[in-house]
Amino acid sequence: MENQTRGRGHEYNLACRKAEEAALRRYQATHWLECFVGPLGISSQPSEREFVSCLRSGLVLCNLINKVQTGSVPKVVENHTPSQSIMWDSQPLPAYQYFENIRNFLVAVEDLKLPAFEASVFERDNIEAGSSTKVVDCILELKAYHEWKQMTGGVGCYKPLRSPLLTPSRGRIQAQTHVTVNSDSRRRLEMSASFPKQSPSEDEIQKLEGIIVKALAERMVDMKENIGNNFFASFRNGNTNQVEMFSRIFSSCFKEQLQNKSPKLNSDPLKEISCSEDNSTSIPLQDLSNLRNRKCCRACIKKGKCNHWTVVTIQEKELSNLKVLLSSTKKEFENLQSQLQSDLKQLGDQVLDMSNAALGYHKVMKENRSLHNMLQDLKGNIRVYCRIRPAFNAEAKTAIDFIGEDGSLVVIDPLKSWKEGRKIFQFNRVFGPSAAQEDVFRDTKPLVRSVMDGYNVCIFAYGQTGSGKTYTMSGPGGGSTKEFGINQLALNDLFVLSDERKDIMSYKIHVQMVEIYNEQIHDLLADDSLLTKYPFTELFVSLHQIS
Ligand SMILES: Nc1ncnc2c1ncn2[C@@H]1O[C@H](COP(=O)(O)OP(=O)(O)OP(=O)(O)O)[C@@H](O)[C@H]1O
Repeated sequence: MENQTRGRGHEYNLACRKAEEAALRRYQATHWLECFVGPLGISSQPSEREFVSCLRSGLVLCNLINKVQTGSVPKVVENHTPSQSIMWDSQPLPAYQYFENIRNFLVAVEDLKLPAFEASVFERDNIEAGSSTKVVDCILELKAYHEWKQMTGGVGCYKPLRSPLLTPSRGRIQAQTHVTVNSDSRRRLEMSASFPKQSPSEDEIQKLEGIIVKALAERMVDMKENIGNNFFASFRNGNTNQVEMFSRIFSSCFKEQLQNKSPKLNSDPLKEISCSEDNSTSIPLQDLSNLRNRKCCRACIKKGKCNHWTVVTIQEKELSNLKVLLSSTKKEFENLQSQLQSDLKQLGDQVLDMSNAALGYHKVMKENRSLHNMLQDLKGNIRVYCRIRPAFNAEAKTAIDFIGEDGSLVVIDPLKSWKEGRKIFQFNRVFGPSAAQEDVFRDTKPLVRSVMDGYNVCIFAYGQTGSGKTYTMSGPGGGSTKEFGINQLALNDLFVLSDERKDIMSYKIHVQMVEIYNEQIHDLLADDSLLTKYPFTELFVSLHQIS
């Protein structure tokens, strides 16, 4: 008996607290509505009935949401009944009116992703204790949304104040099961403010707890789509302990909340990888870095359920090994670089030495050449050589008496006396009948070489017909290389010299061969016979003009 009394007292206190809280929220909503939309025509502390009735037409709500979010309800059905809220009991509105406005309002609320309520709240028969709670919640939620919008300018994502546990899912508004509280309890709730506080009995407390838990559980069962069929059936049959069921529902709700927060948790490929030993070393570094950032993996590591930490440790070890390898390679590279630099420096020094040596060599060569040309000058710029052709058979007696080494030549006229017929000539050198072509060229060779140092040299043969000028200069026609004349030998020598000096000098050698006969000059190397006669250029020009 005593227990029963204590239980009732507890139930009573709980109901009082709830009723007080609900009233306070309702006053808040009323106050904000009057400030924001305009006078509602009700008291500042309205009863539930009064509050619901003034919103029944949906006009206030539609105006409210249009003010919060412009254009949310484009077409508001106007109420032509005066003082509708006050006349609520006496003159019920046509159903279509509140239905249209309320429905549009609820759709707009849904669009804003704010917690909504049941349209049936505004039906006359449903005005009972707790009916306005969700309407009040919705209005206060709109208030919070409006404040958030003003603060942020609507940028970002608004999070509703109400717990998701109490938020009905979209599309389930019409199908929501109503909370059924028996009339006895309801009466107590309504009268809570005026009753003096008594200590309720144990039974009363237990009974009230049972009612509240059952009501909450029913509400949650209706809200949760993911609760197993067996569990649901057993609840309906009354086989399940209510408290146990309550805790199970709560844990289920929390699970769903977690899943909502990280929807990819179940389908995360990392989760599959993490729990497999075989894949322990196959996770790429990039994934591991991502893995560190994932809450699920951190939790996993803490629990020691997966081998992520081992993988991370292995990878870190490998990374440190790679770092060591990199630093040693770097050092090696630096050593090679410095070695290469020293080699290059050495090579540069060698090149410098060589270029200095080459410069010295050229200097010496230049000196040699100048000395050579000086010697040629000293020998004389004009030199006269005499070559004696071998006597033919027809020539019985030779006229040569003596050939001196110093270039003297004694000639005898056999028809005169020895004294009168004797004549002495002086040359630079005299070549006897036995002198070869090479012997004759040996003396002229140094002069020809002076050409390569920029000196002008002229060698010409002079003598009577048949004395051997052509033989000496050009050699016998069709002769061997041994019988080459001075022209060929000189040209050969020039080419050899040009080749020797190709690194320091580039020579261009041109040859022209002309014949002067009967005071006429002929080009012996010209292809065109018309161009052989001197003056070559004039003839060429005239020919060119004719053509
Ligand atoms: N040193 C020599 N040894 C052998 N034969 C020679 C020598 N000099 C000239 N002869 C010969 O004497 C002949 C006449 O020589 P070559 O034609 O050279 O004389 P030339 O002075 O050029 O005559 P020309 O002024 O008429 O042209 C040629 O048959 C030539 O082979």
